[in-house]
Amino acid sequence: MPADDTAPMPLDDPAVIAAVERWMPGTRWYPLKGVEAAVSLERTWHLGDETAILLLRAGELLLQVPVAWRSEPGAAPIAELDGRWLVDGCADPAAVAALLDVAAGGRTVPGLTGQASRRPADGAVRVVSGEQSNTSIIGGDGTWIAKVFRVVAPGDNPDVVVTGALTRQGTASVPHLLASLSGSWPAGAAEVTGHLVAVSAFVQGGEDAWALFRAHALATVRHEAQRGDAPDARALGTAVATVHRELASALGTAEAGTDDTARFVAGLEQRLAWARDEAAEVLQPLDVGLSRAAEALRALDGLGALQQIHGDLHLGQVLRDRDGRWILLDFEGEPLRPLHERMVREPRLRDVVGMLRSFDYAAGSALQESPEGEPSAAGDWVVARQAEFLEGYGIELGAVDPHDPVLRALLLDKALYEVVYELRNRPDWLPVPLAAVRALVG
Ligand SMILES: Nc1ncnc2c1ncn2[C@@H]1O[C@H](COP(=O)(O)OP(=O)(O)O)[C@@H](O)[C@H]1O
Ligand SMILES: O=P(O)(O)O[C@H]1O[C@H](CO)[C@@H](O[C@H]2O[C@H](CO)[C@@H](O)[C@H](O)[C@H]2O)[C@H](O)[C@H]1O
Repeated sequence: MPADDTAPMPLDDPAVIAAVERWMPGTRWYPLKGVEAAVSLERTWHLGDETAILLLRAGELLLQVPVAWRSEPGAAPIAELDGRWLVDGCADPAAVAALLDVAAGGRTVPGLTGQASRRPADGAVRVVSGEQSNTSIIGGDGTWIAKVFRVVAPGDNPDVVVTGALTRQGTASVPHLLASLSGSWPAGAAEVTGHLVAVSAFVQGGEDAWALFRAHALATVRHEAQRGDAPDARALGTAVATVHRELASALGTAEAGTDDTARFVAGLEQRLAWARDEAAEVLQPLDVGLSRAAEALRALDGLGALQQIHGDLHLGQVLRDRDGRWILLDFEGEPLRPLHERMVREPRLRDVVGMLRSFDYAAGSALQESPEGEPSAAGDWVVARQAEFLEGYGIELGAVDPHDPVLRALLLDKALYEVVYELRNRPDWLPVPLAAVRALVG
């Protein structure tokens, strides 16, 4: 029988996959920039309305790409094929509505499962533009935000499970989870399941803590007289401690035993080795100091209580709401860490360190923008914000010793992670974490 010329090309046609493969490296979220990775189709979920979610294997990663056929290029075209537009489903209102229908149980798609307290409202959609490893879509006239996880893995995504637990607990400083979507795909002879999308309440009028603190750091290094008081790092410390308390009560705690300490130290050693390997070209000059740091890890002890933490806490994960309260976002953990490692109980200090590093980043990035600025003013600014943060944290959960060896080891661990993250994603930012590594091992 002759082929039907008028039938639209299926969304899992090799020409579609090839177009997506060409488009992905130019997106902010693509995690394999600069790496040669073969791309192949693992599974397609057809949602109807000429919309599908493609699950692509790229190197060792599984990537989620919602796509749709449209007659117009729309806000985010991928390619024009056979006179029609292949578009990024995240920026297409009908494709987003289809995703929400499935999440809320209003549309059944084999291999997809939704969970929702109610169907998030329809309306205009807007993709968040920013420094993101995933893609977030604001919709329902600014009432919800849907996060499409770009790197997908079998198992629970903490952004769904941890945010879900805090939502059930009624935690005030976290946006509540409204819905989620998970998918199943074949893995050898078995089927595995992983989360694809999380929909949360949108914090309207929220101000980004990164922007607030960085603006103040910039004004400080430039000695601007009108800079006013710094944002309230003390209250931020208290908010983080409160969320830690809520996480402990929702998901439990355990006193670290010798096995936990051994696992923790092994994790730090592995990460140190991983970073030295991944960022050899920039870390080699620090070989002696890094080897000394690796030795010192073996003496670590006294982890204290372990619990579920945020896992990737930094200023970009915090908003100040209209009432001036600090709200913590994104409990997904570090995007470069395997998913199964992200729901392991950890010392709370890991999150504390995330924030301490972030104040350093704010000042470092201010100096990058304003190289004529004064480095000592930047240094003083960081010390002051870190001290305020620790003080606020201590009010709620007890004093933190800035010289605690566990804290120092975690600071190095985070800075090394950042070196790899920046090399892969934003090489211009590399000097910021590299200076921290140098200071910590020097
Ligand atoms: N519930 C929310 N309310 C308001 N803005 C949000 C909310 N969740 C995320 N955002 C905005 O979207 C950005 C990215 O979200 P995030 O969950 O951190 O994604 P990623 O893991 O990809 O970095 C945040 O920095 C924030 O500006
Ligand atoms: O927000 P994500 O979960 O995607 O986290 C990743 O990207 C962050 C950058 O957007 C990165 O954070 C690093 O840069 C921040 C400034 O942009 C800085 O405040 C953080 O302290 C620094 O770690 C994060 O490490 C990465 O996992």
